[in-house]
Amino acid sequence: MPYAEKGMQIGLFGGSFNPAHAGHALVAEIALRRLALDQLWWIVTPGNPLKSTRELAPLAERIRLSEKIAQNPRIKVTAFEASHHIRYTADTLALVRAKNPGIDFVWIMGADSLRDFHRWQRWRQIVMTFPIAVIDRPGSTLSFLSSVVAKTFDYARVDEGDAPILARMRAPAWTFIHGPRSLLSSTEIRQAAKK
Ligand SMILES: Nc1ncnc2c1ncn2[C@@H]1O[C@H](COP(=O)(O)OP(=O)(O)OP(=O)(O)O)[C@@H](O)[C@H]1O
Ligand SMILES: O=C(O)c1ccc[n+]([C@@H]2O[C@H](COP(=O)([O-])O)[C@@H](O)[C@H]2O)c1
Repeated sequence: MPYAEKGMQIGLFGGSFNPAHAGHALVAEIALRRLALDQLWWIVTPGNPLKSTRELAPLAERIRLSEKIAQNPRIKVTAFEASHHIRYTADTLALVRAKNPGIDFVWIMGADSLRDFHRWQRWRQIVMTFPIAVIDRPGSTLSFLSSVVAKTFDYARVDEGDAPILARMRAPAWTFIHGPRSLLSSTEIRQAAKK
């Protein structure tokens, strides 16, 4: 797990990154700026529990490409989930919280992730652990509103203008961040590579 100092605001950006692309880098840059983060931990998962591992590139390769794409020194590419033998986000957040007293974290994800978020293990616990920033993604700009999580935690939605202080808020708290969007997806990149 990367080193952090007390008082910092840190974003946690988990993903398969199979492969990493400029859309991920855009999300990371938007999060750093809009959430006033000191660091962003780019967490390469050993494997999304809801996705097939059939097309999953080896972890080392996904880390290598992530490091190439994530050029900002505030972005720390890490794969501590694998070394701690965990893959459920609820476990990741519990571990991060236990190891980092005095640091404020935000979970970051693209808007498409909201659609199936209620299928993640202990999803309510995730929402109750750290604030969440949802970054706009083409195709999910409005549809996210009908997601189970957005409806369940409608009362905890925070104005986008308060994004710089989201990390310091007590969970549950989440916001939707609009901004420049990227059409890129790892699926399309993998498909193009097969042709
Ligand atoms: N173009 C994008 N715009 C906004 N968010 C994105 C974009 N691409 C990925 N994300 C977000 O980044 C995180 C990691 O995504 P992931 O590694 O699964 O990439 P992906 O392109 O969605 O991959 P795949 O097509 O294999 O599902 C997720 O929270 C996802 O919502
Ligand atoms: O904990 C879960 O049940 C869970 C289910 C689906 C996705 N996740 C996490 O969500 C993040 C984004 O995954 P992905 O595959 O969409 O890039 C990554 O950190 C995954 O570990 C977590």
